[in-house]
Amino acid sequence: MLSDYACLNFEGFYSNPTKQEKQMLHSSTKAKISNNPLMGRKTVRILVIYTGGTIGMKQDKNGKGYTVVPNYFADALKKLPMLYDEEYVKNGAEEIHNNSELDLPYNKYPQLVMPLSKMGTRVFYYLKEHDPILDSSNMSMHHWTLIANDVKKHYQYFDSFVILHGTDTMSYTASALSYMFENLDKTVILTGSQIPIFEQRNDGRSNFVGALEIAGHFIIPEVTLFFNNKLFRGNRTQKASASDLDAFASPNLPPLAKLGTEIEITWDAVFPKTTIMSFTVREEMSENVGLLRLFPGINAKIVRAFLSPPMEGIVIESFGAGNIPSNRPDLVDEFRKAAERNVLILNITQCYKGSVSDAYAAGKVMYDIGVIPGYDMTPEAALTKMAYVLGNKDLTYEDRKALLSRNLRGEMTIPQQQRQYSMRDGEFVKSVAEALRVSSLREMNCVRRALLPIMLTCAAKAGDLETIKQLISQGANLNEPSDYDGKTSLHLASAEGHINVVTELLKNGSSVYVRDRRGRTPLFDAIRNKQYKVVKVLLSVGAKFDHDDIEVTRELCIAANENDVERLRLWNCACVDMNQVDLDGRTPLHVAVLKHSIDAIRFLVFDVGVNSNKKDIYGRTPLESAIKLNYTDIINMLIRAPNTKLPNVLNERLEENLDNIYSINDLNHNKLINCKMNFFT
Ligand SMILES: NC(=O)C[C@H](N)C(=O)O
Repeated sequence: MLSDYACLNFEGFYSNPTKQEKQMLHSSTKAKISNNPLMGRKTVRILVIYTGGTIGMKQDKNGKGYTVVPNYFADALKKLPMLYDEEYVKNGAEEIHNNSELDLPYNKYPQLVMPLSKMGTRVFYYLKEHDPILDSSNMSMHHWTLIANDVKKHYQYFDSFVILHGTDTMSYTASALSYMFENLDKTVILTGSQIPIFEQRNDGRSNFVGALEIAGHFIIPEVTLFFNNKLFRGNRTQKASASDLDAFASPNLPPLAKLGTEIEITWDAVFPKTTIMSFTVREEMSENVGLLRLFPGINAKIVRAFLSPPMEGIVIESFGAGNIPSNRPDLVDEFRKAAERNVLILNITQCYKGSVSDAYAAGKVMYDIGVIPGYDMTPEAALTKMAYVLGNKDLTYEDRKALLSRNLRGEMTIPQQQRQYSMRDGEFVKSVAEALRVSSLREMNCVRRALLPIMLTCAAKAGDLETIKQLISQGANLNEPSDYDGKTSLHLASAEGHINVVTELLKNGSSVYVRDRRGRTPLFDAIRNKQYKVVKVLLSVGAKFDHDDIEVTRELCIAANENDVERLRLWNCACVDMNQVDLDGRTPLHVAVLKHSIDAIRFLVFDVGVNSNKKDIYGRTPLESAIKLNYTDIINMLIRAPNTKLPNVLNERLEENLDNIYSINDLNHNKLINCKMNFFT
């Protein structure tokens, strides 16, 4: 069977699908694919970081209970058909992404491939197993750093990330990672299970498959946690049951997505990226933090001991809406003294649900001494936020307090920030709503959802910054494709070169990874339309191409064909591999030679330094094609290229011209270069 790419024709459809693929593609036309920003992808690459946990555990033979077992998980997964398409791999698909010519960090990880999805996507996942794998109860902050660095190291090579983790401390890790990942713009999902995946009855399979399915089809640029068919914001979760399969809860925020017969994503609830800075990891976390759960009659001496050095920051779990016993001056005094020593204190409620407020005098006393309200944060989110804020040694005490008070990653709801949608939505939406006799907020939201994406793309195309700003303030989902081609507002503004609109969109959460129906990103459209400034901005926020993107290869060959150096230069700036080959094994240099595109050849050979010795599927290098076509100007150019190997036919002609005085092997290098240079002049 040909490779996956060889099966694709230029419209991006399978020209020679297998019977199974035909069936799947047929059903995919019926499947609900709206709101699917990765929908143009035929293949998606996910890194699975396996840290341990019950999901991969086995019963210990000596009766010690479930234990982690290293180095068997990947092979064992290959026996599960919902997680591994053996048939597809047998037919040679495994080579697709294993580009051994390139030294990619994931080449050595086991590669697995899922069956074709309902939406027509092939998910390839690579399993990176931690050494050692752990029961999550044995994890520490150091392990959060290891996971964070794994994502950082592989960020540019993968579309999304799934982290397999024990459930016991999964909410801590998810919360910590949510802060450590700054300017995250890819999907990161933690999952695990209550019963090992290889037991007959288990929850591991549906959790793992569900996480891969979401990560393979949607860009939800947050650290999330997937369990029992629900996708939660990670820093809102708590492990709620030691034995139920519905083990996690998110008491103060409904799930971001639910998996039923359809995948239902609440896009309005997804926390958008709000800067144009590119992804970074802040790995330092302070260990000098603690959680203090108040109880009636708590001893002030014990509190003093708890607050003494090296303690740098604590989270108080107070009563009800944030109350402490205000009739206990000894206790309040301990908190005051600690605050005066610059110990940071966050106040959250010990209630399962709800938020702290200053409604009661018993709570107000806390804020008077400098305690920071943590509103509806979970203990896990509050503690890890404290560790994160204290880990940044460049910050002052005041900076830290300011950071703790802000909603950084959607971890808390600040009362005045609660968004109220009202009938005061934009004039156009309002008049449509009136014409339709909309009478409820629910109906109003339906009208908004139908109209905003279309209005966004129109404004983006026209470069209408003011309208864009208004639509953003009305809660428009920037990553929702609105036209038939699946283009988002960022695609259109990029193609048109509206730099201000592009910047505004990026600042408000537009993803540079969204793909249109053909798999093209905004960067692709910007390069295609030679929008230099936009290309620069998109590159600066981390937009990149896969090394094996067939659409890019085609574009390179088209630019070479058209002798369009300007466009070739832009592709080169975007760090694409200028040696990649089309379906005939031809590099852009081959194409430029065949089309006699002199400027393109000069650029590729002397400015980029491409490999001029690659052979196409007919076994010809660019130089051999030039000789065949008798393009002497090109031959002259190519033989000057520092790395060009002379083909035998040229060596023979060269020898003849040297009057057989020297044999080629005897010539010193300079003489050979001189001869080469003068040969066809
Ligand atoms: N279900 C689980 O994964 C529990 C296990 N003890 C862990 O956290 O690693």
